[in-house]
Amino acid sequence: MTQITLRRPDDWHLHLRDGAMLQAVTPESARHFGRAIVMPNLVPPVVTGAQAAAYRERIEAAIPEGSDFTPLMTLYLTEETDPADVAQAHAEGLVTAVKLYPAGATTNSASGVRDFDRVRPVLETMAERGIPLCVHGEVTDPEVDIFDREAVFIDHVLDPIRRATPGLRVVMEHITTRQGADYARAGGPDLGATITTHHLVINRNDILVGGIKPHYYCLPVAKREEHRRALVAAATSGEASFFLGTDSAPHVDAAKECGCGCAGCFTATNTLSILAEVFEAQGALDRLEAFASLNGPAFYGLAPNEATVTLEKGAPVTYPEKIDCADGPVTVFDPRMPLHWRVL
Ligand SMILES: NC(=O)N[C@@H](CC(=O)O)C(=O)O
Ligand SMILES: [Zn+2]
Ligand SMILES: [Zn+2]
Repeated sequence: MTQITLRRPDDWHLHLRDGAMLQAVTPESARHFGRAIVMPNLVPPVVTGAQAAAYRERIEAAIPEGSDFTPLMTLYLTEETDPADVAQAHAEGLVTAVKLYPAGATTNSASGVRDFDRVRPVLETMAERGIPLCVHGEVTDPEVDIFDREAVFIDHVLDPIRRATPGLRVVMEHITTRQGADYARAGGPDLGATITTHHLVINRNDILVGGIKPHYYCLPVAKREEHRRALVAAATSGEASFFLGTDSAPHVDAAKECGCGCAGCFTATNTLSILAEVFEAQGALDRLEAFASLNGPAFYGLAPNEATVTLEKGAPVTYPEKIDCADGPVTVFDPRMPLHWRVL
């Protein structure tokens, strides 16, 4: 096979940031993707419907002329979030989902949730109205090893929340473990999981062997090779539980290549070529469309995109090593393998 055509993919977990970074990275996603769930972890975070409306306007102004890329907005859940504001923002079509960050778990999560009982009324409203909760699934307990934080979160936080809130629709964002994939698979139609591009490619050795590689550091941190393989099996299975959320998370190089580097891999630019390579290696190119273009809309109750994209196999694809941002360069994720599938 030298060409494949799929429904235009969507990105169900994306960081577009704000200001100069928003201007720099929005065209990178708009080039290939139809829609994206835009993460609300700005400083300050996007907490209210009014803030989401203002942020959407700033994103729309950064979308290149002629592109029909559509940002789908999220609200950042805090212990002060008003259930009525969430319900109204969703009813107006302004907000697609609500994002739960355990306080301190990741980039810009300081305003996240400490006491999960305090967000119970919001979660109940969301369950009644079918508003999905997107979850960064890691505990922050300093006693828990960073490589175990996802698995512990599933048992100690996520499963109890789901049992206490029947009907709550949950997306486990950026799963990184076999336990995450198994739990998502067993969760039925109210549970989904996004898988990033980079977690299909790197394991923890890629971060640490032969010198520390800040551009492979993201959260949840990449795990052992057996977990990467479990993620590849899940993504390439075609199962409805799994869909693409790149978690493309740009930081300027100065913020990554330093004594306390930020977490996040920037993959918007070359994601589709990488995914085609990964799926082809599994003999699963025919299931790329399910993962990138069909399963996500089905979970969110949306139609797949009408438009298509075609990828063609040939000489290795070139892409920039860095993209320019007025705040400084941003390194594009290096999959450390030649990519042969070019998006036409
Ligand atoms: N994934 C990351 O490593 N970083 C994300 C935050 C997140 O998605 O947890 C970011 O905003 O930079
Ligand atoms: Zn996260
Ligand atoms: Zn993210």
